[in-house]
Amino acid sequence: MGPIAVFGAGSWGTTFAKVLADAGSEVTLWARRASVAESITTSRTNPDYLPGVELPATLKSTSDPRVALAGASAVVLAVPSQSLRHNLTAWRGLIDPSVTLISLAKGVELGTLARMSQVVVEVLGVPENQVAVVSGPNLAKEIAAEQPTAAVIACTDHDRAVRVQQACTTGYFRPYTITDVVGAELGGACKNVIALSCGMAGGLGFGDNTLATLITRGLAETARLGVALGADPMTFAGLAGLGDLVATCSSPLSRNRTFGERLGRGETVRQAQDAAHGQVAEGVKSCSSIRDLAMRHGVEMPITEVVHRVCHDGFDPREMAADLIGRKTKPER
Ligand SMILES: NC(=O)c1ccc[n+]([C@@H]2O[C@H](COP(=O)([O-])OP(=O)(O)OC[C@H]3O[C@@H](n4cnc5c(N)ncnc54)[C@H](O)[C@@H]3O)[C@@H](O)[C@H]2O)c1
Ligand SMILES: O=P(O)(O)OC[C@H](O)CO
Repeated sequence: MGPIAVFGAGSWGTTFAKVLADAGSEVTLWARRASVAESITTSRTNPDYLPGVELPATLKSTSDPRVALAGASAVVLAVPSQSLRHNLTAWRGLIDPSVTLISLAKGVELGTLARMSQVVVEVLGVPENQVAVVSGPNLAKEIAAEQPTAAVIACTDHDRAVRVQQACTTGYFRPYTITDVVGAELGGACKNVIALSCGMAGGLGFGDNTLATLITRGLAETARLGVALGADPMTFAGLAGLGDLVATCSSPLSRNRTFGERLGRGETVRQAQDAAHGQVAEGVKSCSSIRDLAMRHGVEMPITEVVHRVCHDGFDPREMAADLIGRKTKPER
């Protein structure tokens, strides 16, 4: 794979750019703010998002999309889900129609209920086999510290997935390939919502049984939605399903879990948002689009429903347990 442009210099965009550069790829990282690009170029740091992490000397950075895209054979999209369409529309005329598009975002678009790869296909007019998705238990700060982890590269074109895999394999980052893009994207989007519920449970003082119950039943409702949308159920037992769910629901590094914890401790959505300092907790918006997607397909997602009500309808997290536990009893499957 030739030069790679990474769009979005937040926690994950910067970290994934480092992974690609460490794997030997030629990488240019586009930052929205010129000061961030300047800092990466001159001091090899991104103090706003990855304080204390030294970035590779080979990593270039710019705030000019044309410079980032010059000669690029692949474009990595690392902006928040709800702004992807807007950003892509602005960059559309600049992106070579033959490049590989690599989506890092974990969300479902509000209103259209589109997955991120569907937004890419729609806005850029490229075939779906040109879009790859990276997902898995990938907390940016741990990977930036070169702690070992695995991920999946999902693309309906297996050979393209292998090329992306080769471009990002390092001594600390081990990507596997799969062809189930639907499953990879839904696993990544839904686990943010389940992590909010786990955070709320933690904030309310509940322990590990509650955590494990939410993780397991969260996986069940995610898989139910996935199967309804054509995903391979086995994807949810893999890195983009269980792997990401466990990491996000358990880690204090997760923005979604932390956000939920604040709500569980009694903070308002506004207070939790202010405390996030502009860092995106995707589940706060995706809980609504995923709930709508589930309703459209007649799929029951009770945890997602409750998270939506807490985040958007003023429902008190203290009522969450009674609401979920008090539902009509039924078989596990
Ligand atoms: N941080 C992680 O550990 C991690 C891991 C895997 C996947 N992800 C996913 O990657 C995506 C990006 O997450 P992140 O952690 O880098 O987020 P972040 O909040 O750290 O950074 C977001 C980046 O996008 C930019 N941005 C924000 N709004 C924008 C807009 N309207 N237009 C253009 N740029 C905008 C910000 O300036 C910033 O550079 C999310 O979908 C997230 O779920 C994150
Ligand atoms: O910090 P979060 O909650 O956005 O989660 C980060 C990653 O998606 C974990 O894989």
